[in-house]
Amino acid sequence: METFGERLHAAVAERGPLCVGIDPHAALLARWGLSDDIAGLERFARTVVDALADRVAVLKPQSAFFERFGSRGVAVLESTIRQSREAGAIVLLDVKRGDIGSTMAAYADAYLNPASTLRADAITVSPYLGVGSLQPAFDLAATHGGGVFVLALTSNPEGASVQHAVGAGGKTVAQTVIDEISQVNAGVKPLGSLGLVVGATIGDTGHDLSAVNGPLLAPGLGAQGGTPDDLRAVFGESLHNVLPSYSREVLAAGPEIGELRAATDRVLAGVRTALG
Ligand SMILES: O=c1ccn([C@@H]2O[C@H](COP(=O)(O)O)[C@@H](O)[C@H]2O)c(=O)[nH]1
Repeated sequence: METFGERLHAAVAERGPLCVGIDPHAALLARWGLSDDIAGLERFARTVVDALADRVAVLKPQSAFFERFGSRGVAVLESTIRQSREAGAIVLLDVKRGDIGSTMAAYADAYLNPASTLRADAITVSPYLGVGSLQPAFDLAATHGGGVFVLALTSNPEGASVQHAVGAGGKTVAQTVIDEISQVNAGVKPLGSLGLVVGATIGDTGHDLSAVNGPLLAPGLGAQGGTPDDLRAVFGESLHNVLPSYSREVLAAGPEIGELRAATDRVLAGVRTALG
């Protein structure tokens, strides 16, 4: 069985270093001329899948925008994940789960067990109950070739008040998360299956990402103000492992499939230049 790190490495080599988010904001539904209901949600998600799933390395549905519509929204999320994977995209479900270990095991089953209708290739998780509480997700991901992306330095301005706090050992909370994930990925080739989320908006914070040996998801580009030129300051020598992520910047180009593809080509060209 291929690991998630191997699959992601191959997908990026073939399709380029880009993740596009599927974030059906109410404002985007309106901009696309769609109703803010289950029919609008379904049309929006299906259009993005038809436009991009056969060409973008990673698609990242944002669970919140589907959950907003209750069980029928979750059903649309299920079909979005399935259709995206069938068309060849790696699906990273942005669901930011985190709980005590025994409950985390149930979340892991929901999103990383092949028996689940919500099964994705990878999920985002929050480490603020301790990185160790996420072990059930790490274990299930490893068993089934899945990946897990742990929030480390998020793109929102509020994140630093918690993530830059210095603990008893003199390290920041974020550096502790970074170091624990680095240990798991150590020595894995071509890339470990545990990733980190590090926002493109945060600037040079002095955190050391050099030992992560896993994918570094970089949201915050486009709508939140981050640009490809910001990536070097944030990631330094770890640029080669960065997976830039855009949602609204690309989605605002819809609903025409050709326009969505053109916007994707444009942002991909920009990040390729920045990543070198
Ligand atoms: O630190 C983080 C972690 C996750 N996100 C998510 O990424 C997208 C960003 O959307 P844009 O439209 O490109 O701003 C969204 O789903 C966030 O929840 C993040 O922005 N920052």
